[in-house]
Amino acid sequence: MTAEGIVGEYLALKRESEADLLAMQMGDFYEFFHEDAVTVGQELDLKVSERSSGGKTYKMAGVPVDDLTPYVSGLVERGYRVAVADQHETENGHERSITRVVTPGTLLETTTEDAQYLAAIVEGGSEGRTDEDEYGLAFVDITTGQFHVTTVSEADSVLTECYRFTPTEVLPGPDVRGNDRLLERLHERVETNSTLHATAAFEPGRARHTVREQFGEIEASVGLENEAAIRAAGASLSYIEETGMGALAAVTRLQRYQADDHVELDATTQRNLELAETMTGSGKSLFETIDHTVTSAGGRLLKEWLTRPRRSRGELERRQACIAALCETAMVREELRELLENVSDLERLASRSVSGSADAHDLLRMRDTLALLPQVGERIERTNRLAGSPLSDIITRPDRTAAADLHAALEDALAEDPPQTLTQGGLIRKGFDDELDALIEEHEGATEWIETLAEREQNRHNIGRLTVDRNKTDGYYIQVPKSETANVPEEYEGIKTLKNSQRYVTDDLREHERDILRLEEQRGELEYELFEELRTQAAEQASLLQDVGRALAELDTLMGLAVHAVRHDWTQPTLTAPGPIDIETGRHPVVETQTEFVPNDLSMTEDWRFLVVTGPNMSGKSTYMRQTALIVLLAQIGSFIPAHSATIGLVDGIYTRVGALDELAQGRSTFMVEMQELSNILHSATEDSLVILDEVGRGTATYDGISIAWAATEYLHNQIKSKTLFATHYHELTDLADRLPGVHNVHMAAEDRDGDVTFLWTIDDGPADRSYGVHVAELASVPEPVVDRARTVLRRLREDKAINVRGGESTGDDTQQVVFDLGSGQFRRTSADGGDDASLDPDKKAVLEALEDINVNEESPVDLMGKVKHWQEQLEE
Ligand SMILES: Nc1ncnc2c1ncn2[C@@H]1O[C@H](COP(=O)(O)OP(=O)(O)OP(=O)(O)O)[C@@H](O)[C@H]1O
Repeated sequence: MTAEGIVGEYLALKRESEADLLAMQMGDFYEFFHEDAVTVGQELDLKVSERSSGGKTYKMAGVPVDDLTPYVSGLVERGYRVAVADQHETENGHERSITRVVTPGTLLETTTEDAQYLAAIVEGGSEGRTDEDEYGLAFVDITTGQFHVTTVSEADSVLTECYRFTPTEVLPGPDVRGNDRLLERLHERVETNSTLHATAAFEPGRARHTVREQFGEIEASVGLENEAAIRAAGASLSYIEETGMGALAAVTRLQRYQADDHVELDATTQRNLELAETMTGSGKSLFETIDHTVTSAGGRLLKEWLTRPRRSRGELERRQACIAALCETAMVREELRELLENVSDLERLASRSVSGSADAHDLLRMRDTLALLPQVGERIERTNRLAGSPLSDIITRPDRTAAADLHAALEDALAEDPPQTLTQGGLIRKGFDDELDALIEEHEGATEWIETLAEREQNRHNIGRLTVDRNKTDGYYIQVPKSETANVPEEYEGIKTLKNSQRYVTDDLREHERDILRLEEQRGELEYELFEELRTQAAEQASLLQDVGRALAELDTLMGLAVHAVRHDWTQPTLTAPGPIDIETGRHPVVETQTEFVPNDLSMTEDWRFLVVTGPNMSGKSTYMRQTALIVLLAQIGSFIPAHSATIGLVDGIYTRVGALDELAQGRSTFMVEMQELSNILHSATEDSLVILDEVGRGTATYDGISIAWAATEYLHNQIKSKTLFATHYHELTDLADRLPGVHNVHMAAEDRDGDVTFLWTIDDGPADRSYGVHVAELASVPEPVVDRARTVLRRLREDKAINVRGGESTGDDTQQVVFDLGSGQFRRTSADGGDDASLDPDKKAVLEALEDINVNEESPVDLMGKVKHWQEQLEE
């Protein structure tokens, strides 16, 4: 075929594949042409050459056939969908066709240890029902076989769940494709690729059929009855079938979950709390700080726990009991950790077996890991403290007999040191298969004849430096240095003359070579066949392998948490039904590892449910609030916590509103983002939630900011009743503590000695008395004249404000504070003890108070009229 013809074929296949890039096999190479060659060259530093043919030039880049996998993985991990066209021999030569399309969500040969989820998002439940939002979500990781399906009722929850799973590829259902707002927000939050999978795959009947094919009767086996969920599940499975290279069978079970199994952590909160990564990219995330796992599956599970904290007390107490037992058994724990260091990723090995990509080394790793299971079990079982804990359930959960059988099968069959390739033999142990043994014996006999040939010939013909060797072009040959060719016998047939030597073959050598080649081929084929049987046997046990992998991962994660607890003196919190949160000397889990940390207490009850946190800049307000959120979160993954002791009333959600650093970079108004986040919290939080607000309202004009902060506080306190920590520089807000029973002021203490401020990092009751912003400017080495001038301006401003509010005359009463009153939209005076303006007529005050206390919804119209009449009389008096 001409070069032009080849490029034409390439372009046609590329169109057919609908992929971003195409690798087309041409003999021993896979080639990329035109722009694809340029892209691959740039992304993977591959050499791009320019060829010309028929007056046209074209670019091409190629990789050897055996090296394709890492290149495809590299491209797919950069977000490309890569099609592969293989070459097949036919009667008239060869032809090429697309054999697979590798996509970010279905890449098996991933190079990272992280989970790799493909998500399908479907909107709407029953057909034609558009009145109400409902979304079906499916998340599937073919590298581990994990498959989670749920339904949620709001777009925000779609984002929350997507943020938990951070899918690398998303299949928006036909009804979601037009929802630009949702998709836009999704892409803002998660670095993912959207793929338009066939609309038909999302149809209810078709999707139901796909799910049934995979798992049997849906309702009975997986309890999946919601149509949106079935459509998402079916579509994702069909996509994997199309692109996942046979890995579909690794999806052995479907885990249906309810969004309320987990603590609600909206996307912003997951980021703000820096669970798996930090907001700025520097410093340490919570995961990095507490991760002491020794296996990749253990690390993955810890990440999963952190992003999906639980609400079930039973499950959390079970994990706590395991950690407690592991904390007390240091010796065995270290032994176990040493054992686990040799554990391979069984979930991944199961997927590779299922898809047929596992090689002999993969099966050896599988064998060695399975061998560790009884050892791990034995150590747990012989240690009373561990055997009496729920750890014994974890280790008995997988079918240990089946695991031992699979181990024995692998042990019997696999050779100890197999080659990297699967076609050259050397994979299977002697004694496993009679036919193979006979072949091996014959093969060994033939090779031995050749191996000893040189010695025999040297002696026979007295040629001291005669050697026998083999290469690709000449096959086996005898080589004699030119200085000794005089002794070469007649039966030697010369085949090549080199500079200093001569090569020969003999009839005998040819015959043995033929034998060896035949035997090698037969042996290679038979061994490959036997290996495939073994791999199929492993693939059939995918769900067992996943169970064992999961059990070892859980053990690893729990041990990691125990290690951290012991090293950092963490304690087991008492978990209760939603209610008070009491933390004695709590610390920030990340900051405490980086600096000398001053611990702080926290107590929140129904009557003490809203804390307004004030204090100078840099005094530790944010740290205090975040540490509270993180302690509650850690408690809800079942971990011990950085505190002397604590009682945690379990929460249903943790919501935070703190700085919006990265949105700024995306060019959106910070204030708009701030308000969207606030709005989400006010819509989603409940009485059982924990809400952290850091400086809400700061992004706009002061009075607007104060008004919003004030109104949000009232709403959270009165309507939602969540436990809330609110840090603010608006000292006006501290006045709310006097008006709302659940609101209390606390502040970060600082000592001011003649203008020299020292932060104490301790939390005290009551509001802070002043802001130390100018001091922080001084700390940051702002030039002295600016700092001095700022002090003067600040003093003047304070005075001016006081004068304005006082209507130009000083009352000379220092016990009065000036606060902003949202009711009137004006500043007003209060006495420092928090009472309202003392000058207000007591009768009027009584009317105002009665008016404030009244709940219009609970009073009958007649009673209301009576009360209004009574107030009028009171005011007239
Ligand atoms: N309890 C503590 N013990 C020791 N160091 C602390 C403590 N709390 C905070 N810090 C340190 O103080 C620094 C400032 O804390 P943080 O950011 O929480 O202050 P802030 O009051 O929220 O500041 P701003 O009002 O400017 O946002 C942190 O970098 C942290 O290292």
